[in-house]
Formats: sequence, C-alpha cells, structure tokens
Amino acid sequence: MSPSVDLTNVNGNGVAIPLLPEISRQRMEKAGIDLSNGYPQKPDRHIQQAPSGRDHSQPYIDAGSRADKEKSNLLSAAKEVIHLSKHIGTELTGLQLKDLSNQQRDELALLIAERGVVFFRDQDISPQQQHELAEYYGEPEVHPVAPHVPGVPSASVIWPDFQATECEASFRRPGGVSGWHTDLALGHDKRPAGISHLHNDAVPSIGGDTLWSSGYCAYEKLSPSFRKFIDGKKVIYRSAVAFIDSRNPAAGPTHVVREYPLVRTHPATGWRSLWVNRAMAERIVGLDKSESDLILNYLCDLYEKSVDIQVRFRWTPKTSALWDNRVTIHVASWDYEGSEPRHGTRATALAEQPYFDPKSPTRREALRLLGASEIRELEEQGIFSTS
Ligand SMILES: O=C(O)CCC(=O)C(=O)O
Ligand SMILES: [Fe+2]
Repeated sequence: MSPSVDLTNVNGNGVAIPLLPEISRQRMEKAGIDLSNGYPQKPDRHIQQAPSGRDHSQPYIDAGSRADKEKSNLLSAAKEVIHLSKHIGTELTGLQLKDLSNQQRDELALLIAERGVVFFRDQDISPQQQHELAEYYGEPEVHPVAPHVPGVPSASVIWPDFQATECEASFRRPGGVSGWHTDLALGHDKRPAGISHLHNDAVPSIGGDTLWSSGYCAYEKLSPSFRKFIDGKKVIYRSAVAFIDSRNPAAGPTHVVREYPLVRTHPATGWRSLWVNRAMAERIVGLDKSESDLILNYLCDLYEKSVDIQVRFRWTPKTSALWDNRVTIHVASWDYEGSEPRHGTRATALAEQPYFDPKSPTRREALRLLGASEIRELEEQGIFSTS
C-alpha cells in the first residue's frame, strides 16, 4: 500500500477507499449533508424487508398524463431544445430543474416518456431536491443494496471508483452498471422504476459516457407477426437480493419472484415498448426454457445492439439525466478506470404496476412516422389502419 494512503480510508478488505471529489464534497456541504460519520452511508442489510409489504393502496397517476401535450410551459422556457438523435434523447438548456413549476414538471415527465431521456447541464441541485422531484414523480425508491447520501436514503450514490473497492472494475469483464439494464430495483418491486434522475457532479474529462436505447423502437424493429407472438406474454423475474419478509421473518431471507409483461404500455404516451432486462429476466411464461432463452436473447440483442435507436451522452460536471425505465435500457461505459473520478447521486421514482394494453399503438403508429411499405405490411396483418 502506498504511504500516501490515508489509513482511515480503508475498507474491511484493506482496500483504500477513494476520497470524495472536491466538487462533490462542496455540493454535499452546501446541501447541509453531515459527512462526519463517513460517506457514503451503507444500507442496513438487517432491516431489509420484502417490498411486497409496501402500501400500494394509492393508485399511481403518472405526472406525464396530466401534462399539456404541447409541453409549451417547459419548452418555451428553455433556451434551446436539442434532440441528440432521431428517436431518443433531448437536451434542454437554460433551465434549473430545482426551479420548475409543477406544470413544467408534468410536461418534463411527458417529454422524458416521449424521448426516453432528457439532459440538463450546469445544474445546481442537492440530493434532497432530487428526492423531492422523485417524490413528485412517484414513490422514491430506497435501494436495498446501493450506498446512499447520509441522511437521504433515496439518494443512491453512483460512484464507480468507490464501488470498485468492493468489486474491481475490469476493462475486459465490465460488471454492474456497465451491462445494459433498467433500474428495476433489482427485479423485486410490484411497481418498478419509472423515472430515474442521475446527477453527476464529478465526471472525467474524457470517458464515462452513458448510453440509452429506446424500447419503443426496439419493439418496432420486430416484424408484425413476431410482435403478435410476444404481445401479452409475461416474464418471470427473480430479485437479485434476498429479503426478510416483515410479515414472516422466521422464514428467513427469500428472493422475490414476479411476473411482468414483456411488452408494456406507457401510461402517459400510451405507446407500446419492449420491456426486457437481460440482467434479471429469467423466463418467458408458457415457453420451454430453451425457447425462452432463444427469444429473450434475441430481444436483448436487438435492444442492445441497434445503434439507430440509441443515444450516447458525454457528460460534463454538474449534469442531470432523467430517463424513463419503462421505455429504455441504459449502460455506463467503464472506460476511465484509474483516471479522474466520477461521482453522482441518483433518485428513482417507483411508478405503476406494469401493464399491456392491446389497443395501444406503437410510437411510429402514433406519430405517423411509418413508411408506405410498413403501413401495407401492418394493414395486411390487421394491426394498423390508416382510416
Ligand atoms: O453511471 C451511469 O452512467 C449510470 C449508472 C446507472 O446505471 C444508474 O444510475 O442507474
Ligand atoms: Fe441504472
């Protein structure tokens, strides 16, 4: 171990924990976060409880479904609206997230639902304000495993340098968030993640980009016959973490198993999206394992490898990205191993119980982006009518 390593900053395995970047420390201090007992704070494994114990008596109403479809309060207040690729990703300039009115927040939720991910650079936002926005958009998720900002359990700390002290980052074998995924709260929630908001205060001057892919478009890449085959199918998910059920603690830690739709309808846009997650999807219900593996693998490949339905974002310090986990997957590029630090905080709002509405259109159908031959193909299959 190098003599310059501060011994108070060594984890249980004797690995040096990196120092919080200065820009991040200043942000935490400005927000009144108590750093005196260390940073970040680890969740207490012993008090994990089965999420099935959550109160789901309140219906979920998506903020985007309340929005004015033109989104003029938000868009006219922005200095620029920059679409970063044709199908996914928009950057708004000249706005501070913390100052948005409720009307603008609703319109932002709709814009995120339509464009998949929306970016805001040069943000002055505290972890508490991230919590507050997540609360506006749903139920702020308290992650069962990820460390969080001291005193703000819903502000997960996304700090790969720190996480690497426990699970070494590898260029050849990237792990964790450097595999495509949605923020599913590890696959256990009855009402999984809607909008996630990652604020990266510190980023390397090069590297550490994040990519998102559009589930609306991945679905639309399938032939109409294949769409019919997967519509309405359910997928079994098993939680990555074992939980102690507060109603039956004697049973000990158990994994939560849930069925989610393979194609889901977004409540605000009403559009269909492929919804699959290689990390956590176990099996398509009703198919043999070998059939299910083949199809899940194909769908994930299509979603992960189609560059024309993706956006790759180059961060600058103090940038916020807000994405919709219902209609996108994302991946972080772990190409800055051992270089400058990257640190951020993420708040995620849990949304509705996923559903599939067989009457919902695809994005291209709704926006009338279809070419003549595609319309003919869909009409022949009885899926789409121009009349
Ligand atoms: O670090 C990133 O760019 C993405 C991390 C991530 O997957 C997340 O915050 O959900
Ligand atoms: Fe993520």
